[in-house]
Parts: sequence; structure tokens; C-alpha cells
Amino acid sequence: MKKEIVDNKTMKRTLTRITYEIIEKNKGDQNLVLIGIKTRGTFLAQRIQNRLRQLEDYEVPFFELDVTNFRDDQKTTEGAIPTFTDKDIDNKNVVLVDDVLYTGRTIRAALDAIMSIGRPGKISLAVLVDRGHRELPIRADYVGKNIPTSRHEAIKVSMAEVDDEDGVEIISHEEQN
Ligand SMILES: O=P(O)(O)OC[C@H]1O[C@H](OP(=O)(O)OP(=O)(O)O)[C@H](O)[C@@H]1O
Ligand SMILES: O=c1cc[nH]c(=O)[nH]1
Repeated sequence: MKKEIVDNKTMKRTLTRITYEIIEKNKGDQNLVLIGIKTRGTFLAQRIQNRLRQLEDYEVPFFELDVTNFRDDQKTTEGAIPTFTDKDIDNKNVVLVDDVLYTGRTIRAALDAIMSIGRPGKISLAVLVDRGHRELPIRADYVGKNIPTSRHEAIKVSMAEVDDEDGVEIISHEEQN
């Protein structure tokens, strides 16, 4: 059974709140950089970038990150070429953005990917959904919604940029197969 947890309007409000939290914690920081993890983290980071501009006239650079090369659960070394260089992130205050935080392995890979390129002064993490079940000591600094799940469920994040509309659903195990 599908269970809608976040609808279109709530998603908008949630992203606006995360944006205000980023503003609160980083007021006046000229070194802020947004990095979105492909695929839906990219669109979330872009939306946060737009809100920062609209709400505070705050222009923050945005980059996309494909963590494929750095994952611990696949053997291929074929992956994307980074979209940024050391100059873009060295000594910067990076906010990493993804849609779902689950085991933490994607974020571990993202941290390795970023460190292989440069050395930010600080990295923090923003996620739309934290569903628990961490396998690594990783936590988010900005959380849209904590959604307790069982391991037999999955969180499906939809975004208008690539899906029909915005939303977050819990999908049961049966529907995943
Ligand atoms: O904390 P973790 O256990 O690593 O899980 C979280 C990751 O899983 C999903 O990506 P997925 O690999 O399903 O690809 P997608 O971005 O194409 O959905 C999601 O977008 C996160 O990046
Ligand atoms: O439930 C999950 C777990 C990881 N990534 C997702 O997108 N959903």
C-alpha cells in the first residue's frame, strides 16, 4: 500500500524552512556552496539556491555530484566527471543536499568524492527525509522530515523536475518487487 506522507504544498514549505535554517546558521557567510547529490538531491539543492536568492538576495554557487565512483557497493570505476574543481570548494562552507538519508553510505561516498577534489572548510548535510537505519556514524544538520520506517519499506521521493509532481510516499516491500 502506498502512503503519502508529504504532498506538494508541504514539500514547498519544508524546503522553505530548510532554507531559513541554512540562512540562520550561516548568516553573512560569503563562502557557502551547495552541492546536490544526483539525481533528486540536485533538484533539491537548486530549489534551495533559488529560495536563498528570493528570500535573502543570497547568491550561493551550486554544483552537482555523482557519487558512483565512490560507492562501496559496486565494483565499476566508470562514473561521472566531477562538475567542480578544488577552487570551487577549498576552504568553503559546503552544504551537501540529498533526498533520502538511510544507511548513510551515499553520504560517505559523497564525502570521499568531495575530499578527492578539494578541502572544504566545513561540510554540513541537508536531507528532505531521514528514514533512519544508519549503518555509518552520519547525521544530517538540516532535516525536512523524519519518517520512521521499517527496512521492508522504501521512501519514494518525487520531484516535478523528473517525476509527475512533488511528493514523498512510503512504499511497502510488495510494491518494490
Ligand atoms: O543512505 P543510503 O542508504 O545511501 O540511501 C540514500 C540514497 O539512496 C537513494 O539513492 P539511490 O541510490 O536509490 O538512487 P536515486 O538517487 O537514483 O534514487 C537516495 O537518493 C539517496 O541518495
Ligand atoms: O527508502 C529509500 C532508501 C534509500 N533511498 C531511497 O530513495 N529510498
